Amino acid sequence: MNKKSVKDIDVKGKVVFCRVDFNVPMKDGKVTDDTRIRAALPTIQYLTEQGAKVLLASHLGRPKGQVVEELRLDAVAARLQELLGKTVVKTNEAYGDTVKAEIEKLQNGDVLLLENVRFYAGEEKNDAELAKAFADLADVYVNDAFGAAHRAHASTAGIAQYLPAVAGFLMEKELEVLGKALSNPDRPFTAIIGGAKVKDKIDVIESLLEKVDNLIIGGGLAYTFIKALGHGVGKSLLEEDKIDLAKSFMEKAKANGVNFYMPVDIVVGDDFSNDANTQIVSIDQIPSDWEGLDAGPKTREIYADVIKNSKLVIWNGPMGVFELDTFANGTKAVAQALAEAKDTYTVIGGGDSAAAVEKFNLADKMDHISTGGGASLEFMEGKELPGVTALNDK
Ligand SMILES: Nc1ncnc2c1ncn2[C@@H]1O[C@H](COP(=O)(O)OP(=O)(O)O)[C@@H](O)[C@H]1O
Ligand SMILES: O=C(OP(=O)(O)O)[C@H](O)COP(=O)(O)O
Repeated sequence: MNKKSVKDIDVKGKVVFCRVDFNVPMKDGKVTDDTRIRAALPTIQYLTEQGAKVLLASHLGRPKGQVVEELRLDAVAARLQELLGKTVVKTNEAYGDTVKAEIEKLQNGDVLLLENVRFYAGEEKNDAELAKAFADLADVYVNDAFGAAHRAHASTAGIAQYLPAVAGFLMEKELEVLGKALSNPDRPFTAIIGGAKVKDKIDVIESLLEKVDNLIIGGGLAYTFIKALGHGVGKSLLEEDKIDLAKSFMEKAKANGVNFYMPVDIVVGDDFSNDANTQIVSIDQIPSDWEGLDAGPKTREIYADVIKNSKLVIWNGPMGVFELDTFANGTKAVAQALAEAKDTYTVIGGGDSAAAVEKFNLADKMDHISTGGGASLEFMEGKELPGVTALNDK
């Protein structure tokens, strides 16, 4: 990597503003998967051992510039404190005089977690005033938030203009592993794209169609493609204005000689809950008042077979609503196939895909679990990551 890292600077006694991605899954006010917190520990521990005063900053969810009580970072601070085995001070703001007063009290090696940076409208606008206000708290900026590196926000990019700016260990490792896998991919190379962030992911498919041998579409994304084939999708997730694009992707796959896979059958539910009534239907038989929530058994078999015969697989986005056991089988089948594929290098991207692999106790069977979904996809697209570009060159 041509960017400076924490190892290249002296942080002893300095206040370090360290951007992390603690955008973790939560339920009933508790962190349900702490993968992203654990992934940031090497950098945090290194900084504390070096005698820095560590300010951690993160977003949680998409509060759109307003305070949303459920998106405060207190539960994250509590989990981090358990993992670090030391006190984590938590402030209710992310900059300003109250925060400065708390920083004054820190000793070398102490850790403080700032409030959700997306409570401020300036964060996502990469507002210079907010970036300066963050920079005003610290002497050095460390970006370890690979998962948010594709966002040009005040705490991921803007702040780097005002402070010495370096990468953390997680950022470095992610860029190294993903870069290596993609520079000269082993073939057959398969990409599996699912999840719910249709708008974010659909464009990535276009560039993957230039690189991969097999493309598998699943999860909430699939319904825009099912619609593009002319079928009804009932109450399933649908991005109306991407239907034509989905159609063009299927044509492009054919033209490029890419094997294109999408569900042939799905599990539909009459309710978004574990107690829903379910049916397995082919994709042209989705009842109008039901919702597609998982991949069906035939689809699972086809996907597992493609995985088995691949040398490199990147997987981003669950195949269904895996958080509900009733709709977890499609995601589980893909995770199991990846775990069993011994000669296949498996790269998992995305907070929810990583959480799914954890839930099925298969995390240690994967070669690399990226903490970034959108970020790893944009990296694989060859796009510049603003959170990386903003850092100081070596
Ligand atoms: N058919 C579906 N309908 C609605 N939501 C879905 C469907 N399939 C998957 N999801 C949801 O997608 C979410 C993950 O999407 P996304 O954020 O895009 O993935 P990742 O975090 O892995 O990048 C999960 O919460 C899952 O429940
Ligand atoms: O969870 C994240 O993205 P991901 O689900 O694509 O991995 C990152 O924290 C970025 O969040 P955002 O997509 O709200 O900017």
